[in-house]
Amino acid sequence: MPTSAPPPIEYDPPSPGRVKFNAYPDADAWAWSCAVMLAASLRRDLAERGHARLLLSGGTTPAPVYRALSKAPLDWDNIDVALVDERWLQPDDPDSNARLVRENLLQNHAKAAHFEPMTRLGRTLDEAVASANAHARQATTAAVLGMGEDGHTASLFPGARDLPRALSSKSDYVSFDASGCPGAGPWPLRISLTPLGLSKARERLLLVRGDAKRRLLDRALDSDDASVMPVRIAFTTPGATLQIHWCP
Ligand SMILES: O=C1O[C@H](COP(=O)(O)O)[C@@H](O)[C@H](O)[C@H]1O
Repeated sequence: MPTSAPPPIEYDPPSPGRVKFNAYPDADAWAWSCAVMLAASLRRDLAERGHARLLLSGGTTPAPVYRALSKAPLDWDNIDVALVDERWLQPDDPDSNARLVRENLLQNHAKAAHFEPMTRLGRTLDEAVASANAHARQATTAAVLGMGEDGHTASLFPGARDLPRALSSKSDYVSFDASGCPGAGPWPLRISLTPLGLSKARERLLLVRGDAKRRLLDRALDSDDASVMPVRIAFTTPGATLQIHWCP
């Protein structure tokens, strides 16, 4: 894989300060640049602590970044990979976020990483949440977030009854019932990272593609209500500056 990222196109977001916006001309430059940046963060934690931990989102956007990152020659034996959120599906279900991570990141060099799926045969939802919270006691190198077309991030959906509880939770992960939210598709039952869980990540990336999502992002940056635009937690939660990586 390349060792340095091409320079992103500069752009001033409407809400500067807690956000850095990086735009790339195409998906290849975007994927390789994100992979190079993630590899650098992992390498830094491996050097400083002998261990690194990566939190990954699912959905339709991040696979090219994960495939590029899988080729990074890192000490993957000492890297834990976990999920930002999961649909209440078995880990080998084709629609699970775990399957996406397995098929795209846990290949090539990254095959040696230690992966923590949230769901497991025979595990109840409460047990899965407890296990995610237990793992979350370890320091997190970077959290990779996505944004749905309804402004959700992780599995925090606008309009869901569970959203206020999740946004103010004192746990890193919660169960989340998104029944009635069209953006949750056929998987309303979820486990999600909370703002508290996100605040512990040393680095924070938001991967976004396409013009419609860029317009949505501008609306989220301008809005002041995380219950309408949950993606706002990505830059309003105390902690690391949000690095947004966008391409057409
Ligand atoms: O359901 C989910 O959606 C979001 C956004 O996905 P995308 O398909 O619009 O990229 C994703 O970040 C999250 O991990 C996933 O569970």
